[in-house]
Amino acid sequence: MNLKQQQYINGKWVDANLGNTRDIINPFNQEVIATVPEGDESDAKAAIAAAREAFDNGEWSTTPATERGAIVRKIAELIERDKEELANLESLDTGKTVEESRGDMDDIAGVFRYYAELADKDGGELIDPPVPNAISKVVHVPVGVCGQITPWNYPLLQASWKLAPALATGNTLIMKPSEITPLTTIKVFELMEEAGVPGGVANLVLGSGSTVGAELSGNTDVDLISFTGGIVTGKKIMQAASVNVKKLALELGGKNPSIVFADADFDIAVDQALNGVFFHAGQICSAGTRLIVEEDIHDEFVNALVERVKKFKLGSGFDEDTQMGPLISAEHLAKVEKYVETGIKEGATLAVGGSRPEDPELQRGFFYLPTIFTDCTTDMSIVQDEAFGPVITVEKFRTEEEAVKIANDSIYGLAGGVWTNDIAKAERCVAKMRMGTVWINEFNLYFPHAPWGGFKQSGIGRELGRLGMEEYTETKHIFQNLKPESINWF
Ligand SMILES: NC(=O)c1ccc[n+]([C@@H]2O[C@H](COP(=O)([O-])OP(=O)(O)OC[C@H]3O[C@@H](n4cnc5c(N)ncnc54)[C@H](O)[C@@H]3O)[C@@H](O)[C@H]2O)c1
Ligand SMILES: C[N+](C)(C)CC=O
Repeated sequence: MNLKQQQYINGKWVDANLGNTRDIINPFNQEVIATVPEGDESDAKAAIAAAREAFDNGEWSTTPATERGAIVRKIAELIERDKEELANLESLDTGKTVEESRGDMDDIAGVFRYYAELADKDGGELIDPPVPNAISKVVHVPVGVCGQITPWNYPLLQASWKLAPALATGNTLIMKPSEITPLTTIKVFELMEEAGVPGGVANLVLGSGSTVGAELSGNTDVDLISFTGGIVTGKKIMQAASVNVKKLALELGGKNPSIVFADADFDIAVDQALNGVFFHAGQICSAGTRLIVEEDIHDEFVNALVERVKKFKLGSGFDEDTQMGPLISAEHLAKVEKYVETGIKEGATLAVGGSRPEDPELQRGFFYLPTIFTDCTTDMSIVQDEAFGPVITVEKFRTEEEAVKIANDSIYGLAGGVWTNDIAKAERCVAKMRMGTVWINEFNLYFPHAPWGGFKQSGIGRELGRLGMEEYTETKHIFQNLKPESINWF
């Protein structure tokens, strides 16, 4: 299988301006699954010009919100129609199990539906002004031309969190997916065309971050940049975006603590701790990679984790019994291997894993064994740095205060969890935990209605929920004097 794909600029499917291409690799066996255009700054500039023209001519931004909502709803329907094809493509491209990709597609359709429903619900607000004979109203208008940059771990899901609210609110956009996982995003642009998104409104440019991504971030015709990815890239984008003081939304990494109290439901906490980290081989921004376990149950808890981990089935995302697929690339595998070496050097105890699997069937894929480190302390770099792989660090605590202190000791603040049957204790912890999402007796659950984003260096702004829509609007106050008179000051 080698799919031929194109970019979508100004309503046309096009190759890269310079004719360059990139092979897309299946991380399970390193086979080439597609060849896509490798755009550069010139492709990005063409797409920005198209989006600028489409915004400035006002046709899309002045289309009644109900009509825009109907188009966004149609996109949801088309995703549901083509769910199986999209799920297969996502699994080929990322290595995740098809079951997981099917779940992603349901979530993605749900996001388009959610923003379709919200599209025409904002009629503005009338203010009672402190002066007579006047009308004062507040309206929300589209920001303009939006640059959108997404990562490889949840390619289409992260794209949907940006595309749906941007379209619903009347913006025009240029999307740049991760250069290594563009396939489902390309397919969704076909569906957006089929749903009736006008040419020039939504543009797709393929290529690397240092060329296409940098152009989107630094180009003064782009009014907003919405980025999901790593912290180092996020800082570069923030700097580049300052050129014209773009509106900025950053969804960055996490090093997410999960506090397990001795009074938690033991079996559920073990099960969810495993799911919180090893789902998608730990390549999740909100993975619960920092387990903080109460001393009384620590040893028993770790033993239970280790026994379960030994039975994990690694394999192709297309095999029904596979529980964990490969990592995304050779480069990422090397990064995870280095991280584990660091953990050993820092004195953490390797309880299980810590190497590539020996199974001959897995040698062509970028597999890494699920790994658990114990005897970890907060000052270790493996406890502070994002591994973005199947690795848990376990720390011990004695008191509630100590648990919260350990949980907050991070530059990140994306998500965290508390496991206990004492609800008052859970609430006390949650009140002090500095993260954008905190789960009680749950981990890694998200849905379109609730905002998602980070405290501290996990990001700026929010996606999903009403706040995720507001990111794509500017607030305008309109004041009308119904009885103008001279002031006679000068
Ligand atoms: N907070 C969230 O919701 C969330 C969700 C998913 C992933 N993430 C984070 O994403 C990271 C993993 O994804 P990744 O490895 O693809 O991240 P990355 O930062 O390497 O790349 C993300 C995107 O940025 C582009 N890019 C790279 N350099 C750029 C530059 N100089 N200018 C503009 N764009 C540039 C890439 O091409 C890619 O499209 C992890 O840190 C993870 O935590 C966060
Ligand atoms: C935001 N989420 C959890 C869908 C993917 C993070 O990598």
